[in-house]
Amino acid sequence: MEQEHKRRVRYKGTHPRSFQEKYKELSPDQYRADVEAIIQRGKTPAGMHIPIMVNEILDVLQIRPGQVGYDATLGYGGHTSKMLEQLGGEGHLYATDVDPVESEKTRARLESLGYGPDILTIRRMNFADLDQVAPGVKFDFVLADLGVSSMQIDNPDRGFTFKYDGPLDLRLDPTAGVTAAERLRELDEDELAAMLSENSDEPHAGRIACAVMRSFKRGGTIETTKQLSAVVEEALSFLPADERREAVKKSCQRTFQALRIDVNSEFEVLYAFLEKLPGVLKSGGRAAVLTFHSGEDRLVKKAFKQCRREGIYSRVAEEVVRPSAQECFRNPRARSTKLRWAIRA
Ligand SMILES: C[S@@+](CC[C@H](N)C(=O)[O-])C[C@H]1O[C@@H](n2cnc3c(N)ncnc32)[C@H](O)[C@@H]1O
Repeated sequence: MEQEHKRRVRYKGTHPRSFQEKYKELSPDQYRADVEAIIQRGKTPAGMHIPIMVNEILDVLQIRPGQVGYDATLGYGGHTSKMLEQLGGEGHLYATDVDPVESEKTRARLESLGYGPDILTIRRMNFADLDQVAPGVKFDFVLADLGVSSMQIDNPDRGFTFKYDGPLDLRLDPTAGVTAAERLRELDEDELAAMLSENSDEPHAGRIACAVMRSFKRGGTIETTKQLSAVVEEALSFLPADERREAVKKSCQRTFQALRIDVNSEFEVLYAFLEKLPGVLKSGGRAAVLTFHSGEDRLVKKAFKQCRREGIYSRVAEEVVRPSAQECFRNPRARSTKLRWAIRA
């Protein structure tokens, strides 16, 4: 029987358009030089995450061989592998992530680098349960690099970005909880407006909430990232044309962020993490937290300062530490990062 001729998937050479077409970036081990060239151009290759403020974090944590640590947010394992290097083969590192898809890939990658269960324990857990990660063990150092990884943001199937069309999901763990699309259908107008303003300080929260409800009343659906960004655009149609484009982009960023915070209960889990943190640190143990928006930073700052006043921490960051201009140039995703640290009394 004659074989049906299948055309090859069209691939735009140096400018692949969709995430799936970026097969070189998605196989960095095979295409090392191409991936390096993308990083040099200040971009994050698809399927990868560039760790932020590595040197500043290592300065704070002062990791020594033989110590026991905890990386609350494994992600691509960039910080994890740097911390493992500091351990020099002695001691142990625990790491958690809620994302089943990416953490399995990271486990395999780190194992291929020689970091097996003898030195690294990876658990699929929420960092809100940090007291259950290694019961009975107290840590010399703890790192939390909050938020989402580049792999999660860039994959349109996860629905974290309005730049590409995809399902409006936004769950860090796509096997649990409700999607952002379901959440939008559950909320009434006032609740949605309050959520946008509390989670992201969205200045047009009321108008966006009103436009979402209007769209539902007209029988419209908001199931995809592009459908939601179209509604945000409609809500801001009152703005003068020359201001609109930038304003829509910013409001979309804040709206997606607010929804992500909501569906993943990000403030609640961060609060639980900060409350339990002193209880899992050894005396003299060090903690570092990277945040990416003012809501997160406010919580960390308040918790660290209060524990300092109560004598639970002997020292905390008086001022927030920011990435260098050089790092922000090399990796624009570092721009909004703030680092805070604390040392257990
Ligand atoms: C910014 S990335 C971490 C990147 C990582 N430091 C690296 O160098 O590759 C944040 C990661 O934390 C995970 N995460 C976010 N909230 C979490 C939570 N409450 N518990 C566990 N993991 C969480 C996300 O799934 C994501 O993989």
